[in-house]
Amino acid sequence: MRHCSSNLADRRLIIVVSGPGGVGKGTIVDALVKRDPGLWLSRSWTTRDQRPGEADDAYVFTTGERFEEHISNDGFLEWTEFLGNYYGTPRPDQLDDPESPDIVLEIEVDGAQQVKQQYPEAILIFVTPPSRDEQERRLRGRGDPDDKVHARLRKAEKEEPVGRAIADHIVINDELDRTLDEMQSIIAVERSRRCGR
Ligand SMILES: Nc1ncnc2c1ncn2[C@@H]1O[C@H](COP(=O)(O)OP(=O)(O)OP(=O)(O)O)[C@@H](O)[C@H]1O
Repeated sequence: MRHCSSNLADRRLIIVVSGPGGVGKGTIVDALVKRDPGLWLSRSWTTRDQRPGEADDAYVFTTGERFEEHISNDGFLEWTEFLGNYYGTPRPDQLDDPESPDIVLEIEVDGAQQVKQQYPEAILIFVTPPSRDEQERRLRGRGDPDDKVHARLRKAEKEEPVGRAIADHIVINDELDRTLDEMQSIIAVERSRRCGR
């Protein structure tokens, strides 16, 4: 459910892409911003080390000190600590500038809930796999170790009902090109009924 208030007129859309691990969120958002110059992908911050071969722009890689300073300045929409490292979504700049591209955030279900609390007008797209077996194949296909595959599948069972309940749109990521077409149609509809227009 979306809410609009009069002072939100002309705001940029905040599009939150959420879903279980390995469903294809990262793949989808990277392809979406390439297809549509009117979208801007907000990079999450992390204090974990960059993995060998990982793209420089996969995250904003930063230090614990800088991350904590940003927390004190209320610079994150949501952040979490996991296995000794911080991960966070920076608060978007220039939210009221209609000339700037719409914002795409890729976040876990917990974080998506927090964003929705702060920005009820955010559009939450929950992405699900065609089946748990296919999710497992994707996790293994990208090289996740056995224990991580099982942990992500267990987490997915818990997240799925929450993600579906808070979602404005639910998209099954079966065939990537079809998924991207569906996401673009959703964004087109949301743009046409943007708050205040
Ligand atoms: N529609 C699809 N069909 C087949 N494979 C896909 C599809 N979408 C993504 N994949 C593959 O699934 C794997 C997981 O994708 P990706 O890393 O984008 O998932 P994610 O949801 O961002 O995961 P995480 O939350 O753990 O970062 C990748 O190897 C990717 O190439």
